[in-house]
Amino acid sequence: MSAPVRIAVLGASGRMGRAVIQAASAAASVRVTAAFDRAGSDVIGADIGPLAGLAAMNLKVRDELADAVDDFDVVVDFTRPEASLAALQVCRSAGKGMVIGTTGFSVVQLDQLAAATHEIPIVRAANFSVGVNVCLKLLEQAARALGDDYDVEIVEAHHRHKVDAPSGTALAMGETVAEALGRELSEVAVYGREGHTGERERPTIGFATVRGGDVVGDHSVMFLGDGERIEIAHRASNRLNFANGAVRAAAWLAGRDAGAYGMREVLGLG
Ligand SMILES: NC(=O)C1=CN([C@@H]2O[C@H](COP(=O)(O)OP(=O)(O)OC[C@H]3O[C@@H](n4cnc5c(N)ncnc54)[C@H](OP(=O)(O)O)[C@@H]3O)[C@@H](O)[C@H]2O)C=CC1
Ligand SMILES: O=C(O)C1=N[C@H](C(=O)O)C[C@H](O)C1
Repeated sequence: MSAPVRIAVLGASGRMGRAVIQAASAAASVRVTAAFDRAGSDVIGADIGPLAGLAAMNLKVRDELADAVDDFDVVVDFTRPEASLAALQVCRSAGKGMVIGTTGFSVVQLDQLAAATHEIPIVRAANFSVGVNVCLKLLEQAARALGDDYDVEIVEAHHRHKVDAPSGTALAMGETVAEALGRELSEVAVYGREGHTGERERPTIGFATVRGGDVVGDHSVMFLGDGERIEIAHRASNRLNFANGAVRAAAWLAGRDAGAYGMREVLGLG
């Protein structure tokens, strides 16, 4: 068996950072060899084991990725876009791969990520759960089969701490459906409705966002026709399913050529 892939966890004290540490410590394919958080954070210097609810691991949270490039093979990033892009520069210079789960990137920021995939391998996914990625395949098939006669509406719900909307997953679902229907999401997306909206325009894809409590992540795509409604939904009940997917992606990514990859490639979904 090959040596475990050494991963650096960004945002180690965050909800996902802690889940990634838990998932990695249960996996033989990877080992957490470096962990980082925001400079000035209370957790700098803390052992990552207790931080993630585990026994001591004798590995301390640091604040400067650039000082640690010899200590890891792949970065696993669940933070905020500005932190992801700062890490991207370090990974480009050091020739390290990245697994990026952060959402909420602007179009300009997405272009920067895309440019970097000519130099380093990056797996980026708005959602690393196997279930959501299977839903994306189902959505593609459903949209192709149902065609233009059904109205598409996407509803997502998340915990009260989430800062971006609609969720990255909802946008990925919208993009998948739009592409299958030959539409450009940026031209047909409607983000919320209020007031006298007029009748629904046929090609639009509507998004609705719910925020509150501790909802881990619910997504539902509705195809609304005359006399029937098809709904493809996913409900996450813990974050380990995202973290396990990210760990799987990190193990898959090590040693790959530069390029833009997604969970479709990692899971072999074609
Ligand atoms: N792709 C997927 O499968 C999933 C993606 N996500 C996405 O992952 C991201 C993180 O989510 P979650 O873990 O819930 O968020 P949290 O707020 O719990 O964690 C974010 C972590 O990143 C750190 N951080 C934030 N900004 C910076 C910065 N500028 N520099 C360095 N560190 C920073 C935070 O530190 P501090 O607390 O000090 O701010 C914190 O440790 C979100 O974009 C979310 O949408 C979430 C779940 C699954
Ligand atoms: O912020 C979260 O929590 C989540 N974010 C991702 C998204 O924006 O789609 C994935 C998951 O739904 C949880």
